[in-house]
Amino acid sequence: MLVATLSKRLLRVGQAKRCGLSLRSFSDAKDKDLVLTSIDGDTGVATITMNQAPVNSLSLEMCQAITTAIKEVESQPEIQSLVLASSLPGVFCAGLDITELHKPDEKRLTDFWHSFQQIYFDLYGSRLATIAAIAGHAPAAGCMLALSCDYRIMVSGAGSKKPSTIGLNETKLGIVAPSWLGYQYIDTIGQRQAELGLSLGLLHQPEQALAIGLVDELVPREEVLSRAQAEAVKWGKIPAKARLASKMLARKARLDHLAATRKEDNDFFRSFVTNETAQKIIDGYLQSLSKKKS
Ligand SMILES: CCCC/C=C\CC(=O)SCCNC(=O)CCNC(=O)[C@H](O)C(C)(C)COP(=O)(O)OP(=O)(O)OC[C@H]1O[C@@H](n2cnc3c(N)ncnc32)[C@H](O)[C@@H]1OP(=O)(O)O
Repeated sequence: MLVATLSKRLLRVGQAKRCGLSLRSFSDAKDKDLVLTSIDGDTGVATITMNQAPVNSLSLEMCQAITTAIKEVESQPEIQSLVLASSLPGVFCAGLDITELHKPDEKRLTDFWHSFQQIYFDLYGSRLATIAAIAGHAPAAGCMLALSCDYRIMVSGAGSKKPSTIGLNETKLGIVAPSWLGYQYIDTIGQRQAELGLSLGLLHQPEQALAIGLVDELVPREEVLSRAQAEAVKWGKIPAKARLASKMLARKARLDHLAATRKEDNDFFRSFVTNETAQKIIDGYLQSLSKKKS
């Protein structure tokens, strides 16, 4: 039986049967290294752990793996809550894989954006209670993953020389967040903070992210995952239908809008990214990232 590595520790066959949970692979062979899924046999909380070194950037395959993992967890009716976490120390998710945007193949670029939109549908619209365990940087599309969850727990910056940051920094790179991501930001932190954050491409340190409501709680690094899992237990006990209906009060119109304009959104993204000016910016940004290392 193929089970993601973390599941072996957390859920043995006997436990799974007692809990009425089916123990099986949550990731097909192609995906299993990018995303690990586990279920706590005692609490029924699922944890999806992004596992794409070095920075969990969202490539086409990574987006697909995340969607596959969410759908497979959702297909288990006994599971009510999900934690989204990272296996990488210091990085939750570095956003879109910028190499996907650089000199792209048209077909792959279309599929890539489609798969990124799909995460929005699957995570933002999930029937599950979703908790983000943000133990590291979460810029741009990394922030979108966190925004798509119901509750965000971030590593505290106190005492850290290089605290983690979170936010939508697209404008700093010379690109623009899609409207549906912009509205996620506005809906979460309010119009004024979102305007400031989007216009200036701000990346917030944890204490500031907490102050503007971008995250809900800060805890020491070693507690992020366990605290998120405890929170997931709490959310999982709320009557599921009422909880989902409440979530949809806030989110359904946004989800429906993207569903109705999905193709136009994809067309716009492709024409924006393949534009010569955008390509120069993306090329320069990629170089700056690798220069930073050398
Ligand atoms: C067009 C509309 C789209 C709008 C929607 C979303 C836009 C996006 O998501 S764009 C992506 C925005 N992301 C960022 O700006 C983050 C960039 N990365 C970083 O700032 C740092 O890497 C980070 C703070 C996340 C982690 O820092 P370090 O731990 O110090 O790692 P390194 O910087 O040394 O990076 C290691 C390695 O990873 C490569 N890398 C980093 N980020 C990305 C990325 N987003 N895509 C692809 N590759 C990335 C980096 O170049 C290094 O590679 P090597 O030099 O080959 O080791």
